[in-house]
Amino acid sequence: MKVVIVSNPQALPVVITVDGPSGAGKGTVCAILAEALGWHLLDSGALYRITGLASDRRGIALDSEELVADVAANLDVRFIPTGSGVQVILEGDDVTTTIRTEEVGSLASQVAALPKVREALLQRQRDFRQAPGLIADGRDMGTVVFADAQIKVFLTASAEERGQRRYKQLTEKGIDASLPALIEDIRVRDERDSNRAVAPLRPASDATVIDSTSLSIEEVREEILSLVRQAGLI
Ligand SMILES: Nc1ncnc2c1ncn2[C@@H]1O[C@H](COP(=O)(O)OP(=O)(O)O)[C@@H](O)[C@H]1O
Ligand SMILES: Nc1ccn([C@@H]2O[C@H](COP(=O)(O)OP(=O)(O)O)[C@@H](O)[C@H]2O)c(=O)n1
Repeated sequence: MKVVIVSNPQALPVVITVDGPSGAGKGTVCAILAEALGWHLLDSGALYRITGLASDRRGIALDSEELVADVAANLDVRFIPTGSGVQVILEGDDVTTTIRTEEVGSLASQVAALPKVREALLQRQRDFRQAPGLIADGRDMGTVVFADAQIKVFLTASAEERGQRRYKQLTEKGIDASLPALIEDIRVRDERDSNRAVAPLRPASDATVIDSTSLSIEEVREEILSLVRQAGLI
């Protein structure tokens, strides 16, 4: 008898992907959804931020693809859940606040353009797909990393609104920021992310696009939860 093994993506735990540009609200809504559903959360941007920071601290030029990919493949990082979020420890040093600066966002975007760096981080991201489900936040979650995801969202907002949100977020955390410089940094980063050769920032063909410019965080959460209900996943 001939046995045919058919791969069945449905057998894998469910994934909701949320991709989009900086400041669209991905991290915020993903954390709320993960909490509400009791699912796992992948902040893929943190991996690129940590890789950028670790490479920079070692004095590695950010276009040295092999060296940066080696850093990405061997990251000595720990994510420690706390009452108010996740603490990030890189090589014994608490970098929770440092990795959220726009400066590190720019380092992240530079190393993220290198194909071997993306390859080095691929399996690490896929390993987050555990029962009962995963909410994945990033740029290529629905197009590359979890191309078979059951629900894909592309969350966006106007550049002006995203700059304002980021400014408020950073200053509230006590991180120095200038609004015009921030808007320019975000513009440069979005352009680099959208135009790179590998895994560029773009909606998956089967993604639902949500423009959050004039939506509250609660309204965005409800729109995504209604997609989850329509798909019969909850
Ligand atoms: N719909 C929204 N309306 C107003 N502020 C928002 C909204 N969504 C997110 N924010 C705020 O904008 C800032 C950036 O959101 P964040 O989730 O970090 O974006 P991203 O992960 O897409 O870069 C945060 O301070 C967050 O509280
Ligand atoms: N899946 C991902 C996630 C982030 N990134 C890169 O990492 C940078 C930082 O991502 P992030 O999600 O932490 O950034 P914000 O949206 O929070 O500003 C992005 O500008 C991208 O260049 C990526 O290339 N692919």
